Amino acid sequence: MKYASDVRADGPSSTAGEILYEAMPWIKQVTGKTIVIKYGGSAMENPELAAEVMADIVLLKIIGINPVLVHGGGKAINRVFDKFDIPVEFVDGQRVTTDQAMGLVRMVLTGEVNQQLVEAMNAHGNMGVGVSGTDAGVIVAEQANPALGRVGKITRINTPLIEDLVADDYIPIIASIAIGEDGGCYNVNADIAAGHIAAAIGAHKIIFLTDVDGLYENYPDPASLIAEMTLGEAEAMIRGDKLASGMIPKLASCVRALESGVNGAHIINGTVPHALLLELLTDSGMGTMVTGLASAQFLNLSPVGKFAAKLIENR
Ligand SMILES: Nc1ncnc2c1ncn2[C@@H]1O[C@H](COP(=O)(O)OP(=O)(O)O)[C@@H](O)[C@H]1O
Ligand SMILES: CC(=O)N[C@@H](CCC(=O)OP(=O)(O)O)C(=O)O
Repeated sequence: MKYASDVRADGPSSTAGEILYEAMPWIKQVTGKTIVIKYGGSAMENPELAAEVMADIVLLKIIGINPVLVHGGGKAINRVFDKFDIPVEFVDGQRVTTDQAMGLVRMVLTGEVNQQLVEAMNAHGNMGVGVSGTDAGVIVAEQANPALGRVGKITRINTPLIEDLVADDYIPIIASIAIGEDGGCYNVNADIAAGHIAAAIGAHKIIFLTDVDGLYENYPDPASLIAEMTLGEAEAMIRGDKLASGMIPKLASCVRALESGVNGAHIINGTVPHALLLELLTDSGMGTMVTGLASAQFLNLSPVGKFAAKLIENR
């Protein structure tokens, strides 16, 4: 026998109860929906934090959301390039990838980063399935530009493998390597891959986990962090000259997904503990939200109006 006064010294926590209660309308909104989560190499640097992110994704699955994870690993690739004295060079956010370097990119993304994420996720029930974008031709690409070497421009996404895994209650963990239209494989930017996959599988939302609090109009001026922007504003920003390397493919990918019918795109700080849960399941939205065609009309509403509009929109 144990006395309550010994084992529950602090008494019941009404705060915990309130937080769970607050989550209910958000859970209702997203349950049964597919959400593409792009996990960037920049937010993955701390293994404990990465393990927590994988646990949070399992929690989302348990409450009825269908997460599809697409990951990068740019920082891990940089480290291996440094080891082999291969220059790290990006053009508009895309890594110049020689034939020789392609083998290293594939090794790091599919052999190292992908399997680390699978192991961390599967500590919580073996739902994670590692997938290279080449498997079952999930990501198909052709050479983007000879000057970039083996960088792929995505031409097609084959959805059956991903859809089957989701239907069987697995969580696909997809590395951003593409099978070539001409054979071989290509290095594709993981942001761009995530946008294409979200569009092809008709995802409800796409969420980019990165290492900054969102998109800044004038990076890194903290006052210029953008909370919400429309598709049109995002397109104008891509055309302008203010965006630097890492954010160009991210914002372009938001635009692609939204134009294909994805409801919302979010760029959030994946180094904040439980960022995904906060974004999806609480009133405290995070980072930058780019709203799609359907949602743009709601941007001028009051917070209560927005909440109501979102509930109607997502019924
Ligand atoms: N306008 C901007 N707003 C936010 N971050 C920016 C901006 N311009 C450049 N960045 C840089 O983009 C980085 C994130 O992109 P990247 O390193 O490619 O991340 P990930 O690995 O998550 O894809 C940030 O660490 C920041 O230094
Ligand atoms: C063509 C291209 O640039 N491919 C990327 C693939 C990995 C990636 O996108 O990683 P992050 O998400 O961490 O940036 C690269 O080689 O870095």
